Amino acid sequence: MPPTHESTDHRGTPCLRLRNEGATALVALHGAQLLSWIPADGRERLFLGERAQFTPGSAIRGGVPVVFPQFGERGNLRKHGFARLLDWTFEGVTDDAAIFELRDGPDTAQWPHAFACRLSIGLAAARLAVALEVENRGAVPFDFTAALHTYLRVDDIAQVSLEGLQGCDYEDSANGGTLHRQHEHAVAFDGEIDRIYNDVVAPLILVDGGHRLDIKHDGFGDTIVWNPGAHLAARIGDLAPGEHARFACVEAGQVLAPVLLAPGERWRGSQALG
Ligand SMILES: O=P(O)(O)OC[C@H]1O[C@@H](O)[C@H](O)[C@@H](O)[C@@H]1O
Repeated sequence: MPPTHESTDHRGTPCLRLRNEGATALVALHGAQLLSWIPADGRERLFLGERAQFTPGSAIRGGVPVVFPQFGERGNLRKHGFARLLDWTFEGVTDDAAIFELRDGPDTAQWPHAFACRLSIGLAAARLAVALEVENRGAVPFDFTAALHTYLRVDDIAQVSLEGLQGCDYEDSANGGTLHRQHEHAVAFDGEIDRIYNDVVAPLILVDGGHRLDIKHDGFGDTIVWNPGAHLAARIGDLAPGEHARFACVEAGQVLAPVLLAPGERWRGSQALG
């Protein structure tokens, strides 16, 4: 079923509220950024920082920022690219999702390519599906990296573990990009963790005390796992004291092998939570 939608705002930022099968989601046009996802059981699943900035040109701390066309500082653009800094257009709903679009224009001139990004957000009673599609609308090929930078709300990061990555190799961004293999059954969050896992095939399970969340990726080759830990969090201006303990970022990304798109070609990656 298509979600119903109504315009609203959150701290002055224009948003769309989506509803379907008793679940709701709140999406800011700024970045097409999901700010809230409440399944039919009534429990919020996304983290949104108390000090999150809702100002043009800034990134919003929390929800599901869209990272495009550059992940992190792997290029000349601003960290994590411009998609999370710009207003997207709401295009309407399909049979099962709300669609948002960002196209090249004066605000994306620092990346001189003709493109269209479409973000689709599908909502059911206990499931959220987010998909990013990128189209090359120009006459020359381009490459990009991208991610759905999902901030999952947790009760206490010290009690959280992430299962499904055993045997996967990862680049440890918190330790100079060194390469490692995940030997443990689950990832624990004790201090800063900033890893890019590749070739992840199994569905992941985030265990948060008594709660479990299944995470599935399709099209994205990498999974980024991030939490700043208490020490680094104290230097992040838009995180309130102690807030690092309220989220675990499990991001669907295409980072280690950039996507090369020929003119007219499209790429799609998705993340499903539930
Ligand atoms: O503070 P930002 O720009 O939103 O980035 C947050 C984090 O995003 C993660 O995806 C990166 O792996 C981290 O290195 C980074 O610190």
